[in-house]
Amino acid sequence: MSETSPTPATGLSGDPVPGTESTRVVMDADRIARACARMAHQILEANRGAKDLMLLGIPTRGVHLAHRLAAAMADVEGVAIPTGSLDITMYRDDLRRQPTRAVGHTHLPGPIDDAVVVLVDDVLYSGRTVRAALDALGDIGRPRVVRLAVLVDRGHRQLPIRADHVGKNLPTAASERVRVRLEESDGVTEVTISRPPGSIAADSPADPADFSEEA
Ligand SMILES: O=P(O)(O)OC[C@H]1O[C@H](OP(=O)(O)OP(=O)(O)O)[C@H](O)[C@@H]1O
Ligand SMILES: O=c1cc[nH]c(=O)[nH]1
Repeated sequence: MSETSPTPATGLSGDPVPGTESTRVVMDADRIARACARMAHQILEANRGAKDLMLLGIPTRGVHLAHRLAAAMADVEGVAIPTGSLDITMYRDDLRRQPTRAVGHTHLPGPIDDAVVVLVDDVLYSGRTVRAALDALGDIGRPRVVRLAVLVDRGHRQLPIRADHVGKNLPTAASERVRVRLEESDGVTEVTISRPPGSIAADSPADPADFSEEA
């Protein structure tokens, strides 16, 4: 597919209808599969194999992505990589503002002490979810190393957090919204970017160094 497939609400002229959200697909299922395969190789290379690796996905879509990465890594290494989930709900820093969140599920496939834990999430934005994940992990044990793999890094960090493995660096405006949908939870696999009515496209990223192009 082309990099971007514009799918805005359009009038008869083909121009976006004023006052409507414009959405385009930035990754389709094939691109997402290729990004996962590439990240799986990178994780194995960085770790010099599968030894001590554990993948922990952040619910919801991070868990599905962790299983996709594990499957791709099993294809390469011929071994099952322990894969689980890490709920971060009670560690969020906006709990007081939004106290009514459903608590997710933590499943550890083994002891995390001395493991090389790879946290997996779908989108990296402010970094607050990952900060919460690190706090959650710290209450469980002491991994030897913690790394971060995300499908999309859209920039605009509010904390000093960087991903080790990125499927796609996607420059965005702060007003835009990136949505990852996966077959496992959404019935379709794609990444879209939506621009609210009246806003302009990608404004200046918070940290231009975040946007070295991956693929
Ligand atoms: O870097 P951050 O600013 O923390 O944003 C990234 C997080 O935002 C989304 O989760 P969200 O809390 O929107 O819930 P969801 O997983 O239900 O979509 C996404 O799944 C990431 O976990
Ligand atoms: O655009 C965004 C920002 C945070 N989390 C998302 O999933 N998308």
